[in-house]
Amino acid sequence: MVVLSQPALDQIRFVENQKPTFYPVIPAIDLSKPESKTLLVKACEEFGFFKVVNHGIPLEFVDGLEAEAVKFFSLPQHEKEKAGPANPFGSALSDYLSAVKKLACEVLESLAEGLKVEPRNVFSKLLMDEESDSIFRLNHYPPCPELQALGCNLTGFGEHTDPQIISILRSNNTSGLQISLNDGSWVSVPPDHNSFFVIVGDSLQVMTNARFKSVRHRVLANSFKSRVSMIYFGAPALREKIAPLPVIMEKGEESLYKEFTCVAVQILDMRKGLHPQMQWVSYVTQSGRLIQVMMTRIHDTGKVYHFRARRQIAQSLGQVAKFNRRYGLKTEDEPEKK
Ligand SMILES: O=C(O)CCC(=O)C(=O)O
Ligand SMILES: [Fe+2]
Repeated sequence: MVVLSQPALDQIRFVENQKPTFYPVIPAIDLSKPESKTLLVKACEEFGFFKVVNHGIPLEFVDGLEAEAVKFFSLPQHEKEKAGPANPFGSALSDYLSAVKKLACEVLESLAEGLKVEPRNVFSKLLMDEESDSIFRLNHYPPCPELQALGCNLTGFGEHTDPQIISILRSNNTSGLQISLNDGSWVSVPPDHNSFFVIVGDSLQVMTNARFKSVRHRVLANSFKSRVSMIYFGAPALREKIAPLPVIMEKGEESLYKEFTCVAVQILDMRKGLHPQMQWVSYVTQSGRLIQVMMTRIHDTGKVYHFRARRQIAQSLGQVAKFNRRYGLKTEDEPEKK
């Protein structure tokens, strides 16, 4: 299986200045309610995105790590570099990580029940695998007021889907996250201190034979405030073969995807989107190693229109084509790349 290099739509850095649309009904699912299983399935089918309340994660865990992260990002660059591969966040990180992993597994188990597939750990066992390639990432988007005068919003993190199974996202009280609806429009997701946002990843879309949608999302750095987000990406082991699950497919339903293994797709993901100022993207591997990637500055604003044109083509092809490109499948109607 060939994993193709970045499609052009992942390199967009500017987007037209648009009034932010706040989507009124991002599904908010109360995990303590018995009907949550059905609602989770519905949200994964309709949006691939929702937030969970009554998730059982103590807010001290969240606030503790967020405070550490904000402190870390405010250090001068040479100080950050000194942090090296060790985990600079100590128990704040390990407490948070075990809590969000548990939450991800609970959501996945409820989804399996909602789909009426057995065993109920059919998805969550992939995250529980000792060799699971799950990662944790801290994103920092410094404010950049001077560039807003140009009449463009700046992309903090270019549009993409998450390649893993499920992502559990938190951010400080700064807006910026947007999701794409089925009609291609972008809507802003207001931050919410009491909830966790859940994103369906590509692998879950594949395992459910596209019954669940992995949602396209991006972050606009259009704020005067700094944004810090913390995301746990629940992933299978790299050796794991991902394909539509026969137990999910109806009788006679055709598999839409070829089997693939998760060959370091998260490294491709790291390249999606640049911030005009230095942006630290950090993530912690399962073994607790902190990986830091310094993203570079925008150097060529002349590319803006070029990228816009490409985006329009890419959007008109929609997600099926994107999946085909990502997983090396052939798309019949894809126009020649300009
Ligand atoms: O920073 C955010 O809120 C989202 C970032 C994101 O989508 C990602 O890291 O995959
Ligand atoms: Fe993402």
